[in-house]
Amino acid sequence: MNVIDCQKVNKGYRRTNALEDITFQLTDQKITGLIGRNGAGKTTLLKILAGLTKHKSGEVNVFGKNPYNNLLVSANSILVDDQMTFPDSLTLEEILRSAPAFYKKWDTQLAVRLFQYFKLDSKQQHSKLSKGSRATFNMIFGLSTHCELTMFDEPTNGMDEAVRTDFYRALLKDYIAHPRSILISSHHLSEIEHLLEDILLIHKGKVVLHADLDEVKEYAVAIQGPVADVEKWTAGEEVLHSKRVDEQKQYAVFKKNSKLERARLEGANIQMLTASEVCMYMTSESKGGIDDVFK
Ligand SMILES: Nc1ncnc2c1ncn2[C@@H]1O[C@H](COP(=O)(O)OP(=O)(O)OP(=O)(O)O)[C@@H](O)[C@H]1O
Repeated sequence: MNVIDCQKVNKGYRRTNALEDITFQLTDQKITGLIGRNGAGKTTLLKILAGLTKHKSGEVNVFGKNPYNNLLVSANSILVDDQMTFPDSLTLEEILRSAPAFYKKWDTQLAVRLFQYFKLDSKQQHSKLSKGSRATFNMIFGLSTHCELTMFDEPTNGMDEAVRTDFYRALLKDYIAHPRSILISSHHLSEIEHLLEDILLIHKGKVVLHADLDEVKEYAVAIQGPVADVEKWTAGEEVLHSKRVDEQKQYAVFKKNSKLERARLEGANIQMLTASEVCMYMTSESKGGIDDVFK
């Protein structure tokens, strides 16, 4: 069953087209990375899926329903982000105690264990937490809901490295014990690659790639060799990135194709890329890099 089904979804703000003809489906029980550069439209998309923002046109279905102001969707999904707020009249302990009333699959044991592990102060108010502690609490809350659709928007923003590592491990362990659909946007794809089954790459409000992790890694390769040879091997190909290594050598990233074997036989130095690198090059605005600014 499709947990999410988006067909030609558009969303604009006064001066920006945040999402343009977004079409994709997510089937159940997968961890999907929502990847994109700053301003790509990740937060806008997550807010639409969570029913917090209305899309302008196209069709959005979550559990077969338009999520906007839909009770079924809000009871079965959660968006964890840095905009989460809780009543100031409640302490963290009281927030966790009141959660089962809203989330039928709430896991009290998990919430308490994570809360104790991260040594949060049970008498503290949510609005008074430091940025990192707030992100940690939000993550504990989001994981413990065990919602069928759990979405995280840059969940590790503000967390220190040790907490980030613990968060990824907790997410994976809890997902294995309680499989569900998890959509996670992150600026640190290299950090979360090991968690992901699927990648949804968006750029300037459009879907550029939706594939499983191995397909993403296989999508492009890097090649290095004498300038003339690299130009020959990549002639007529979709070059995603290219840079001069030194006087004689050129480095190029291009979409994998049948010419690769010939290049290999001719002595090209072929390098596999990580999914994070493929996504970075596919959404790069310039073919070169930051070094070009300093030429
Ligand atoms: N409330 C708003 N009013 C006007 N424009 C907005 C609003 N929210 C987002 N935008 C614009 O929509 C586009 C997409 O923004 P969005 O926050 O969805 O991107 P993002 O991929 O989450 O970015 P980042 O990784 O930097 O958080 C941007 O151009 C942004 O300026």
